[in-house]
Order: sequence, then structure tokens, then C-alpha cells
Amino acid sequence: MDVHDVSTDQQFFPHLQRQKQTLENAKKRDGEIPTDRKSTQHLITATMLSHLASSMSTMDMRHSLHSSFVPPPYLPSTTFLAQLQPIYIRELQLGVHHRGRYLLVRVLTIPTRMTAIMVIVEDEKGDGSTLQLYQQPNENIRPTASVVTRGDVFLLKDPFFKIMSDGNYGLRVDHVSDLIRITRHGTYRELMPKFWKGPKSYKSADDWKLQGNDEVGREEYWSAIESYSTALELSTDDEEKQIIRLNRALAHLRNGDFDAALKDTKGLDLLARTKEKALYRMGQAYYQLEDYSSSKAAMQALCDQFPGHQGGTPELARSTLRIAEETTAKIDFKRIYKKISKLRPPHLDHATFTGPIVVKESPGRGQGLFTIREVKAGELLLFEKAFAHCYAAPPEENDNGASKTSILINIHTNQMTMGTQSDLITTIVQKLYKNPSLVPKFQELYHGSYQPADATVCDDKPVVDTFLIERIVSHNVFGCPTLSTYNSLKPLLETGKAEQDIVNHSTGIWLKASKINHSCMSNCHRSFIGDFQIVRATCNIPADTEIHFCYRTPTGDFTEMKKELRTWGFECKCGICEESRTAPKSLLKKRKDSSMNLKRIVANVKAIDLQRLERQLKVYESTFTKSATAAPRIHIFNIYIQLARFWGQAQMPKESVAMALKGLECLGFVIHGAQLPATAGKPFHIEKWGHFQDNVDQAFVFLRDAYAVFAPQLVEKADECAKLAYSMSVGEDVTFDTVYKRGQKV
Ligand SMILES: C[S@@+](CC[C@H](N)C(=O)[O-])C[C@H]1O[C@@H](n2cnc3c(N)ncnc32)[C@H](O)[C@@H]1O
Repeated sequence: MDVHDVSTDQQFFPHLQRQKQTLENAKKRDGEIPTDRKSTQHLITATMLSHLASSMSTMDMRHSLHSSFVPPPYLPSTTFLAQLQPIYIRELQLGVHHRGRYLLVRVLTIPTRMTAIMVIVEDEKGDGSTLQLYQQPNENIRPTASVVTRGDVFLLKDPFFKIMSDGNYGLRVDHVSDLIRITRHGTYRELMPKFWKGPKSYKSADDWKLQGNDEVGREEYWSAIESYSTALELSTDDEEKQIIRLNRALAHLRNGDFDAALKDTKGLDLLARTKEKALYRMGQAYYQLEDYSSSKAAMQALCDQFPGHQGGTPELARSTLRIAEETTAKIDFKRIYKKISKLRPPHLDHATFTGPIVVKESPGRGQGLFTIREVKAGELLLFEKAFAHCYAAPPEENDNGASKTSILINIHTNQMTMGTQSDLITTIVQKLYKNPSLVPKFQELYHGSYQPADATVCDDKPVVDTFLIERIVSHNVFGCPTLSTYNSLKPLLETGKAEQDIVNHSTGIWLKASKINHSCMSNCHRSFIGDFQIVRATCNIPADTEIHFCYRTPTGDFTEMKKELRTWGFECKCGICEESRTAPKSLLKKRKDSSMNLKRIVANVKAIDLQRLERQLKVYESTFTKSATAAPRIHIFNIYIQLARFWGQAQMPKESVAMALKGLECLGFVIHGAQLPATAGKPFHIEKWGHFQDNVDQAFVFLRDAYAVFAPQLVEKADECAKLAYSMSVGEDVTFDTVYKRGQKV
């Protein structure tokens, strides 16, 4: 939703076509065992030369374009290792996933990172191949060389061999769970061929533990985890084992493996020797998994039993605050704004608040979100932390002002999106691989007809399906600005360009908000602050009613909207779409012509022919077969707003009010007692809130300012409505008075 879709952009179309052609050509050789594989030495030399060339390159790297291709999906391996049979590179067939097999390889080169991490590997028979590893942690999280480097040994489950984009042959691993690292001392060490084993180590459990401690000190948590694990295997002393587990819990915590950290602390919280640190680490792990009640319980026990513990009290206060936030709609937006201006990535330490809504079946639409009681216009329905969020830093925030443009190209679905979507997939893959307890709630998200693997655990390790995650992201992702404040709305207000035209390259997944189905005639509106999504009601909603928002900016045209929504696989049946679908063709043509005329008339802002404009607006409105409450005239609201501003500036408040009200009426608002001259005894009253657009607040501000002179008794009501509409737009109303100061022209 609101992601930057470039599927029909001519600039990127050739990328998609080229990749499709490459795939078509490769398909012709599916099943073939190539006889012209390059020698291992040749592959190594070619890789070294390419390293050299890229290190000497003088290319301007300040503007780079990265494209990631989603290949045809395939399932991850779910076969137990003990049931897999070995295979060798010389037996591999092109385009085949060698199900039921495993391939052992040793890395011969240092890695390079493009979209994938690439190395040259050899098998036990000395045959070589390129190995491409996808979905590995980003460089800023874990250095590439710590993921894979010369001398490392890996086992590939169900190995996939293919023709790569440069025409050479290679092994490709898309599912992180299909790759198993084999070390001299770790699990599966018996699988390591003798001649690949280095000299036997005579280190004791204590030596490994100390090595782990050093690695934690160097922030190499992934290595520390391996060292502590080896120490645990070697140790025969129960007390020593407890300390090692405690230390490993810390390494897990810092590595983002919160499930494993919890597992390591379990039981240790009951032993006198380990209790203090175990409770602290347990509380931190629960906190990161957003289980604030369990975190609070652990921190409370820590504070009760070890009152002198330095971290306990602030952590207890933190989890207590999060629990309060989960149940209260009062959010300190001013504090959040202060924090977020300096916070990069803009990920807030705050809990999700879920308002009066619940997930239920929505006939014909899968699941949806429904109100559990009557809701008032402007009420907060959701303030939700992203499950995963990838921030697209603007060039000025990057070193040397470098800008990176990424496009994700799905050859299978012909979809191309620009932004951080590819990073988002990797982030989620890593998050779930490290924290399998989160898999069930993520997998509940809509994934179309994709059939995931039947197992989520194999050999006690999580199975993570990259293509399921890709499908879920594709259906549920939101493109988002860092702030939906007045500043990000400014271009909209100044140029009249819709919000979606302001490109949202940051992306995220919100589990609850993703359950909201689409309607062009929405009854709620989303906005963003950092990694939080805010959803507010835009009208009064009865109890047990489904809430909807727009996945794409409504076009008002059924056929166009069908195209816009094609990736979600449904047609919108809202009042606007139905009116456009059923209206006579001649009327639709007249509407289109009239719309073009209107555009032409308002294009010359400085010399608008007002009479012509008003005539044309009447023509446009006459082309509708239903009332504005049933089919809002979404395209002309902004024109009325322009007119209201014009008359306001010309000191003609009565005309300004008439135009602002006309605009609101076009959106389906039913308002009483708002016209000038005001009628005594007829109060300002909104009978029905209409279709919401971002600058509805401005219409009310025009009313408020005009009333100041001619109907002061209506000022407060108009101000209240403006404030409410403003909060629907940007999520909060604390900045309203600064943005729309009284007495200052909008
Ligand atoms: C982001 S999900 C919304 C939640 C989803 N209904 C579920 O069960 O999890 C998007 C998918 O919901 C369905 N959907 C959303 N709005 C719809 C609508 N107005 N009519 C029919 N299906 C809709 C489509 O299958 C779409 O691909």
C-alpha cells in the first residue's frame, strides 16, 4: 500500500524483460548436467580479477541502482538431515532442486556482496562452483566475512544448481534454513571430511568460554554463540554449564536471538548463583519480543530480590510504561516528535495500542477488522508498532551524500517496486529465523494462493520460507513517510499533488493494520510516525462494522482502479467504483472531458476564469447518477478548496464559506447551520462525515476564519472540526494550533 510501484515504468521494463529472457533461455537446459564447467582454479582467478577490478574502479558511487530479482518460488528443505543423501557438484543438473540430497562445500575465496553474498566453493572431489547466498544479514548488522569466508565449510540441503546471470553455473540458496555451517567442533562435525578438518583443538570448556567472552567484548556475537556452544558440549561441570548458558544468553540478546536468550535463561532464574543476571537477561529478552507483562514480572522479581541492581529499576519502569501504553489511547506526541527528529532509524520505544477493533471474517474478503462498539469520528483505532520496518535514509543523511535506489523485480508476478522492500524481506527472514516464536502471527498475514512448506521446524531448527515472506510482504507492505506531519503534507497543500505522489521508499509490515481491507470509500485513515502506524476513524462508525481504508488513491474510475488493485487480486465494489462501473458510457465520456476542462482552467492559477470554472463544475457534477453521499465527487474537492482560499484572500468570507461547504458536500458531508449569514437557533452540526481527503481540515479552517467576523458563535465548532480532521490526516492534533494559527491565512 503506497509503495512506489514502477511495474509500468518504461525505464525499468527492459530489466524485467531481459531477466525473463535469461530465464527462458536457461529453462531450455533444465535437467542437463553441464560438461563445460570451468575448473576450480579458473573460477578462483576470475573472482580475484573481478575483486581487483572493482577495488580499482573510479566509478561515481554516490548514486547507485540496486536491482533484486525474485526468482520462481521453491520450497525450503524440510527433510531431516539424517534422511538426506550426499551429492557432488559433477552430478548436479541445471535448474533442478536436488530434493533429498545434501552437498558439502568448502569456501575457497573471500566473499563479495552484491544483492547476494558470493564465494567460490569446492566439494570433496575438488570440483568448484560459485555459491550465491541470499537473505543473509545486512553488512551493518553482521560483516559479510563473518557470514562466510575462505576455509568455511557448509552443508547445502536440497541444493539448487542453475545458470547464473553471467552465463556461468552456480549454486543458489534463497532459504537461510537450507544452509548449515559445519565447524570442527560444532553440531554435525562428524560430517566434515577428514582432509578439510584443521588440526584438532585441545581447548577446554573454560578456554572456549573465555574465547566467547573475548568475542562478546569485540561485539562478534555470532562467533561468541558458537564458542559458548562448544564450551557447553565439552563441559562436564553443572555450575560451569550454568555460567556458560548465562553468558550465551547475553550473546544471543545482543545478536537479536531473543527466543534463544530466553531458552538459555530458563531455570537459571531459580539458582542463587545465576539468578540476578538470568532475571535481567530474561526480562530484556521478553521486552524485545514485546511481551511486556513477562518482562515486567522478571524485572519486578529482580528488583525485589536484588534491590541494588542498577538496570532493574529503569527496566521495570520501562516495561510498566509499555503495559500502560497498550491500554491507553493517550499518546504523548510532543515527546515522540522530540525524539524522532534525532532517531535513526526512526524506531520508537513505545507499545502498540489497539482500540475498539477486532479481527473477524469478512465474507468474500478473507479476514478484516471490525469495530466492537460505536466509534466517533477522529477516534484512535490503532497506534501500531511495525513488525518490521526499513528506513530509506535521504542522501543528506548518508556518508558523502550517497543515494541508493533499490528496485525489487518479481519475474513471476511482473511486479516492480522501488524502495526498501527487498531489505524488508531480508529483515523479516532474519527476524523469524532468529525468533521462530514470531512465525505463527506473521504467517497469519494474507498470502494469496501461495502454499507454504508443511513444517516450520526441522532438526530442531526453524524452517524459514523466503518466498512465503516475499508473498506476504507483497500483499501487506506499506510504503511510509517518516512523519505524516504538516511538513510532509506541505507539497500536497502547495502543489495539490496527492499524498501517494510523495514517494515512500521506507517500508514496513504492521500485523493488525494489514487486516484492514480496501474501499475507496474508506471510514478510517492511516498516517505514520517513524515505525508506528496510526489509524483513526474518519466518520462515526456503528458497532460491529468493518473498517476500510484505501490501498491506492481512489481514481474515481472503476477500470483504472481495477488496474491499481491488480496485485491484490480483487475489484473494489464501493459506491464510487460501482457508480463509475454502471454509469452510461456517454456520461462517463462527458465527465472525463469536463475533468480535462477543469484541469485546464485551474492550471493558470493566477488568472482563473471564475465564471467558466463554476460553469464547468456544474457540468462535471451533472454527470453523476448518484448523490454525493453515495458516490463522492473526489476530484473536485480541491478545486472548491482553491476557490475558498481565493475568496478568503479577496476578503469575501461569505463566498469563501460557500465554496468550502460546496467542497465538503462533494465529498458527501452533510452539514447543517454552517452557511453565512448564520441563522439564529440553527446550530452548526455535522450530520454525516463524508469521504476523507487530506485537506478536509483546510475546508474547516476556512470556515473558522470566515466565521471570526460574521458568525463568532460558530468559530469554536468549526475549529473543533478542523482539529479533528487534522488529527485524521496526521495522526495527532497537538501540532494543530501551530500549523493553523487563528487569524493567520492558510
Ligand atoms: C492486506 S490483505 C487484507 C487482509 C486480508 N483480507 C486477510 O484476510 O488477511 C489484502 C487482501 O485482502 C483482500 N481484500 C482486501 N480488500 C478487499 C476488497 N475490498 N474486496 C475483496 N477482497 C479484498 C484481497 O485478497 C487482498 O489481496
